[in-house]
Amino acid sequence: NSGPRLPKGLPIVGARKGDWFPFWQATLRNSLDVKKAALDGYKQYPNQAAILPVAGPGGASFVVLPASETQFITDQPDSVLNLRAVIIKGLLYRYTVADQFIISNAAHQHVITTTLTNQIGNLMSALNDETAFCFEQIWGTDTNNFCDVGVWDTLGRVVGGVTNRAFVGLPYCRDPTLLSAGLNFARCLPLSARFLSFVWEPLRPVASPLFTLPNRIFERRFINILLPEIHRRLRHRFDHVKNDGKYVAEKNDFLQWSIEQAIASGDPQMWKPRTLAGRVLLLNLVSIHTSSLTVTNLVLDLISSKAEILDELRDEIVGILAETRGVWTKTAMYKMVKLDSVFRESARLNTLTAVALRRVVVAKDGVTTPSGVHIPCGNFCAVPSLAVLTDGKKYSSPESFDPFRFVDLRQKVNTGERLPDHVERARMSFPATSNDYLAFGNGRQACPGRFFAAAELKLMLAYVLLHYDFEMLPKRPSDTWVGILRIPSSSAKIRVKRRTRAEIPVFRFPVHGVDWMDWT
Ligand code: HEM
Repeated sequence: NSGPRLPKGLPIVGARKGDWFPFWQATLRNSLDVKKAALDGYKQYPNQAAILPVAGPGGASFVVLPASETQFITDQPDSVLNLRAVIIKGLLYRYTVADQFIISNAAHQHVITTTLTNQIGNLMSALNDETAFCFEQIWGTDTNNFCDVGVWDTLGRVVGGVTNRAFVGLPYCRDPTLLSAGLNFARCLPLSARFLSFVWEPLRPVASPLFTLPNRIFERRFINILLPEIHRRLRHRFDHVKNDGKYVAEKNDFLQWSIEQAIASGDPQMWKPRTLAGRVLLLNLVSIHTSSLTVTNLVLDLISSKAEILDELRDEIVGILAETRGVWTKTAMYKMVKLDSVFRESARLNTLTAVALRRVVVAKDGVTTPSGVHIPCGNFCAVPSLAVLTDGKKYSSPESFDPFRFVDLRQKVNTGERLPDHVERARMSFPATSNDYLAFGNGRQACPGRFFAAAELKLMLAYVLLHYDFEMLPKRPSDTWVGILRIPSSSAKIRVKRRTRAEIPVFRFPVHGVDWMDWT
């Protein structure tokens, strides 16, 4: 192991008695079957830290703390245990991203936590509109015949379009060149980083222009498409600001909020058009894969379960939208507890990584865990999320997809008082994090985009349930693991048929104030 010095005396998951090179042999075994390694480690070392070496995407020599110390990791500030350092190191951002300013200055996170999350209610109508547009284009509108659609590929494209509606608005979210540049950047960057990681470190600056060429091409393409729009918005912003400093923006999207944030910062570097465009691209990278994987897993879970479950979901959606006359609101979405539960359950069962709360120890003197293990600076630590999420003591029948598991659990919450009950139930909603539910991480560094992701994906699922019929699958296509990542079958296809006008409760383009029941 050429990385930082690992803590001494910890067991190595995957090493066996009689191994000549326990660390390397364990790395090989773990990398070939990371799921088994993660589950074995949890079983063998339930109350102590152990080293889990894994090669491949997302891999490292993790110091995996026992599940009982999840709260300890959750509580550490990013000056001690740092998530961004994991991503920067893992994806070799130093070489794979052109503008280092956006790497060192993560202002986009603040915009997500504050403005994007607050604007979800206002964005719903636009997101729904984009969802309808994308599915009509990608899944088609043939009401006579079932057709095959690739799940991962088509849902990924829909997620790209809908997400960018919130990031850059119309017409850019419908520009095929921009969307494919964003998607290809997200696909190529991890590969470039992977290849580059095999190059001896001192040679990386020389090798990187070649190894990162594909993602640099997509990066330039994406940024160049946005530049004229950013110049236009900046000009408008400076020309139309009132004497009291107020400005009424024409647009309500991530790009516009980033412009406002940049100007408020007073730092001209922040409003350089290339920097602003680079932030949008970086956000495409962190959001589109995770969201696409999540919705792909859920669609595969649902289509390989029972048709009655789809009907139950449809009934809930139609019933609640009837109360709001077809208008999607945050409250309406909040009431759809079955819709929420299927997402939480699928994300539980198909957790995207074998370990979670991945952090790099950045404190110079390292960190000492509650059980007394000292982890020197530079090491990776994590907790066993896959094992916890499928632990029979925490979730009954943990290996089965129980779509309404969290509806049932919510119903059991009864503390006798309304407010605590309400809070306790909200803790079981899809984006709520806890030590036993780490799909979005936990604590101060938890995914800032999770509320947006949850809303966007629920709109998408509701849309397809109401507008398409599905042929159920006899068996769920199996996943594969690469490095520590779980990947649903990329070739899985499902058969879908557009419902006829008469079969669709008219939610196609819900317009505020228009009674959907009158639309025929
Ligand atoms: C269902 C979809 C998503 C999943 C499962 C997901 C999951 C995660 C996880 C597990 C983390 C690490 C948290 C931790 O270790 O405590 C994370 C970080 C992050 N997520 Fe998400 N995420 C999703 C969607 C999104 C979206 C839509 C956005 C943006 C709007 C976003 C933005 C981020 C950012 C900025 C970070 C911090 C990483 C960084 O600094 O680059 N995520 N996400």
